[in-house]
Amino acid sequence: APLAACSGPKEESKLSYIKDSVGKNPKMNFNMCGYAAPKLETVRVGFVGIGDRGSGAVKRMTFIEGVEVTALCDIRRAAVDGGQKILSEAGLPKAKEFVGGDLGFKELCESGLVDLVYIATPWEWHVPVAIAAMEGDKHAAVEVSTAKTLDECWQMVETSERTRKHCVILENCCYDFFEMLTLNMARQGVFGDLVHGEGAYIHDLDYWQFNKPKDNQMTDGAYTKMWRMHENKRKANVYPTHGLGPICQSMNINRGDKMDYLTAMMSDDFTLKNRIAEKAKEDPFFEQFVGWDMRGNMDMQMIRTNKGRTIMIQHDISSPRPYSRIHMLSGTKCFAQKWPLQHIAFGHNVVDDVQMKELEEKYTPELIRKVGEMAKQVGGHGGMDFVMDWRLIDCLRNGLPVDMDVYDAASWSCITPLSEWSIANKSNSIEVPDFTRGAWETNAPIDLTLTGAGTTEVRNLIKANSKGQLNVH
Ligand SMILES: NC(=O)c1ccc[n+]([C@@H]2O[C@H](COP(=O)([O-])OP(=O)(O)OC[C@H]3O[C@@H](n4cnc5c(N)ncnc54)[C@H](O)[C@@H]3O)[C@@H](O)[C@H]2O)c1
Repeated sequence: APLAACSGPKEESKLSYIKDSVGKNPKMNFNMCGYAAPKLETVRVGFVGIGDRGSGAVKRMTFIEGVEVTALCDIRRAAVDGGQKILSEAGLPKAKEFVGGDLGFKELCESGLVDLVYIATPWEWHVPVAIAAMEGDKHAAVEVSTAKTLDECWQMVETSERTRKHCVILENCCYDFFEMLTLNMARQGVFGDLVHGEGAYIHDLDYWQFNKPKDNQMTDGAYTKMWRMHENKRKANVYPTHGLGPICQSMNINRGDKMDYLTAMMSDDFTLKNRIAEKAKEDPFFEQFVGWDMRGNMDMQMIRTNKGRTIMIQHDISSPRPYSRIHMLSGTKCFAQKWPLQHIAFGHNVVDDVQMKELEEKYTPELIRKVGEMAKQVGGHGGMDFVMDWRLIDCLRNGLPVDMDVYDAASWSCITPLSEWSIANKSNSIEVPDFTRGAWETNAPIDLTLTGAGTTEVRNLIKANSKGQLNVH
């Protein structure tokens, strides 16, 4: 009787196919962690998906030396036209166009025109395009969250190892300024042993989710074909990587430690169904979503690592509250947290502004010293998007291992199916697959805080004005 009164799922072992596939690890073909692909003097980039996010990426790439945007692909003509406009405004040549149905990307991936396929489609197309890119002998860089299922995670890993092509997860939040500072502090031992980390994606997306898409515009702040509303049906953390990525990097996950198992929980939906009903009264377009069984507002995961650390992740895109990715790191010597109020503390002592400046002077990584100011000028979430793109291109041009490899893409993304299973099974725990198949114990930590200064310049589109400040022209 007490159990019957619970409002959560009543059947155990729902979605058993997820649990069943956790232990099925294909044999490792080649370890892509730390793998340096042959240098590319010029990186020819092809974009697939040029909506809101993809168009920003095209623009950012026009500022980076050694990049040629050679191909643009989207299912919508307006998106490709918009991409061409960005190139012509930057004084760059037109790219070859691939405008067709959903599978138009195949031709791009088979062409000899590009070295890197940059993927910013809705989630369902991420892995199909990434696989086609690697099979076509090209590196893939994939927006977040990269994969939707465990099968997709393993497909990425298997294909990257076999083809020796990078499959990079474009987790821009790893390159934000405070995240980079704390990563370097973690590398230099300032935190002592890291014990616990917290991350989140808490972002009220009401404006974007209920914005009706207009197919004839490159981007209008709406999700093409309302794709994100469709993803809202899934009772899982569908967007785990913004919070998780920076914590994993600080904890050397896949490079010295590994996520061992997780448990997840989700609230009911208290807002989405009501908002849909409200919108449907204003506009019949929204009637198609009335009565849908939506994901709950808040979901969270608790993850334990093999080295005994803990991580907590939260995800809420439908509650009226301020933005937060938390980004909290708690160690035996130091504590840092970015949201709601950014601070660093040693024991009970929260550092003051002067001490904070000293920490920044000492621990700001070379990468940020080199491109941080320019990144702020170019923009993209305050600059972090540009730091990420610049670093990716610099690694490819100099034959350096990438910071966020296929094992990161798989292990950060797999939180979606794992949380889905745990939520459906009263928060029972589930193992996190070892995508590195044991190599995590010996893989070296990424060295981006050391060698991140790189050699790639930012195009002369950015010039210093008379006051020495940088201007974007
Ligand atoms: N890292 C970040 O901060 C961040 C921010 C926003 C979005 N994103 C991610 O970027 C991706 C795109 O999101 P968005 O907001 O730009 O959505 P969007 O709807 O604005 O853009 C998606 C684009 O992909 C195109 N598309 C759809 N199917 C395609 C296919 N089969 N082949 C080629 N093109 C196709 C659409 O026509 C559209 O132009 C998502 O993965 C999202 O999670 C990341």
